[in-house]
Amino acid sequence: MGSMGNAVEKGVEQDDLVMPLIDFGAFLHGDSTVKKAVAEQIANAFKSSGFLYLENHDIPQKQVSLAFSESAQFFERSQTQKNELQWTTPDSNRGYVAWGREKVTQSADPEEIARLRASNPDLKESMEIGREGVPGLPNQWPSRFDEEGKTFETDMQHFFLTLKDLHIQVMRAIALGMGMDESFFDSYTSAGDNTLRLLHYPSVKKSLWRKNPSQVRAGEHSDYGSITLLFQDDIGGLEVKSPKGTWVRARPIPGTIVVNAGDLLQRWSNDIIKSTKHRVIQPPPKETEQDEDEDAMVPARYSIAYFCNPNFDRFIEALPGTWEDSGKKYEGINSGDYLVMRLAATY
Ligand SMILES: O=C(O)CCC(=O)C(=O)O
Ligand SMILES: [Fe+2]
Repeated sequence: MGSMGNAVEKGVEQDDLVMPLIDFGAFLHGDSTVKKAVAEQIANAFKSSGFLYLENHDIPQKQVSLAFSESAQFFERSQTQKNELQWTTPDSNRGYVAWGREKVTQSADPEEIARLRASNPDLKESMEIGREGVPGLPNQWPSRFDEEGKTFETDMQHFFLTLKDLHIQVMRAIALGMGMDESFFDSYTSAGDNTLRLLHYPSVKKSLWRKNPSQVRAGEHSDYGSITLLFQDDIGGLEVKSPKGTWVRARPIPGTIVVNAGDLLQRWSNDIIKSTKHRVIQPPPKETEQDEDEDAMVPARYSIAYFCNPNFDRFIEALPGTWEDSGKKYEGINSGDYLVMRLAATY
């Protein structure tokens, strides 16, 4: 398809990994023919690389910039304050996560995870925000400290709901693109059992990587849920694993959102959709860079990930059209149980 070739050209293509740049405006506002064509582009990207870039997604740049600046302000708070807001349990999955606490990994072996955590902690801190109003699982808002914290709470709640809507729309596109009824996922996306994660990768010495070449900002992993909506700043460092086993840079493209499939969507689709491994390393070197300087620093990087999940009370079984010929590869599983199981193995 002509427009698909164009999408690939403007996205990223390397080592058999294709992350197309897709004009989501054409899905949101186009007529039914255009809509269907875009939905198919999206479904195809999910089936091949599991990664794509969305442009014209209707989220105002102002709102995104505000979220980034308030995120940066949040991480500037004292460690004491941040620790008061700390993440407690997988069931809650809300609050502040300090450096080295989480080691995202595919391993489910607690001893191995403990070893990894001790040797190569991720160089990052994060703030996890869940759905508001869940009894017994309050978000950890800095509104308890000051006015700035109150503004943070209001704006992040708003951003959460904006992204909840985009999740609904992207799932509609996937449904349509896979030949299902466009509204198929609506009863799975209505609750918004999602997590908004603000990420800060602090500025660190470049020499860290000379001393330990396997140091990472975020270790190799796949995401757990249905899809992830990821905003990155202009620093770079996100990499996606190609079918050849090489790492391909998912360079920042201004104004776009990186969208990728998670493990539960792969399972739900009987492995037709791909949940692809990715990681964050140091940004690409600038041409003018002097590498010899012992004190040279890698700049801080900020990103915002919105992890989407099917409503936690829904049962997830192979999607229609994905198993009739080959059989079901997986048992059905409750969405909320699946996520808590994965989080419990990680923290
Ligand atoms: O910071 C990024 O660009 C990616 C973060 C990520 O993959 C994650 O938190 O799951
Ligand atoms: Fe991720």
